[in-house]
Amino acid sequence: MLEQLREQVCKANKRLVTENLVTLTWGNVSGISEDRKDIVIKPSGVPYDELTPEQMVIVSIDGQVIDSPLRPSSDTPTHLEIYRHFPNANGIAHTHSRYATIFAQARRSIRCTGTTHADHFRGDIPVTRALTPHEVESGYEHETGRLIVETFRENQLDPHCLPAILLAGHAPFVWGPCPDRAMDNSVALEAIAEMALHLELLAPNAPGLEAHILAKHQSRKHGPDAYYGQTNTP
Ligand SMILES: O=C(CO)[C@@H](O)[C@H](O)COP(=O)(O)O
Repeated sequence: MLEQLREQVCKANKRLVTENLVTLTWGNVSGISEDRKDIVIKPSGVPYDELTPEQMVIVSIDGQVIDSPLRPSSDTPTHLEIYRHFPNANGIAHTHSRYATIFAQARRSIRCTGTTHADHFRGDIPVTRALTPHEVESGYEHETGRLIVETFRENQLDPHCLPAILLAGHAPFVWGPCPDRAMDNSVALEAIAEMALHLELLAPNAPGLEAHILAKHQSRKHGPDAYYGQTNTP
């Protein structure tokens, strides 16, 4: 079973390049086993074109590396914290995609002003506060994950309907029901971030998407389960 997850995670990491969401090795994707006891994540620093499923690193949910000669991504503690607290997250993608990273480093949330945004994310994409000096000292990656969970809890946000967050001064973390859908959501996030930045120039006072339209779009299925079996009857 973990071999199949290794294949999925390796394939999703390679999508970071084909979807143009990374520079160098500035990104990593992981997936979690069905029993949520282990995750599979990209090895740290390995170029994407060299990645093989066998190189994907297995890490237990309590952070122990299981049987791998390679170091797991430096962001592993952040991935683990999200898996521990967001039960709907079965795949996580961390990128430094240009436009989403611009918003993260500007400490700006991405307002929900359009239907394609709503199709993937119910509401504005939140941005965290910066980590405190104490948090950085006590464990940067661990505290980053805790900060993500804290931001959702304090703002009463639902990680199931809003599978993305911008880390202040850093970049986005995005998740989904599997690694490939986490990548779909990362692609969507980058597209809406690019549109949002241009909208700021064209219409800085553009209204947010109306709540009744937002709800309609959030209720629609999309992704493979939308195209096979169920029909979106008008
Ligand atoms: O966010 C960062 C660095 O700021 C990391 O995501 C690196 O860009 C990739 O680290 P590895 O996954 O190779 O350890």
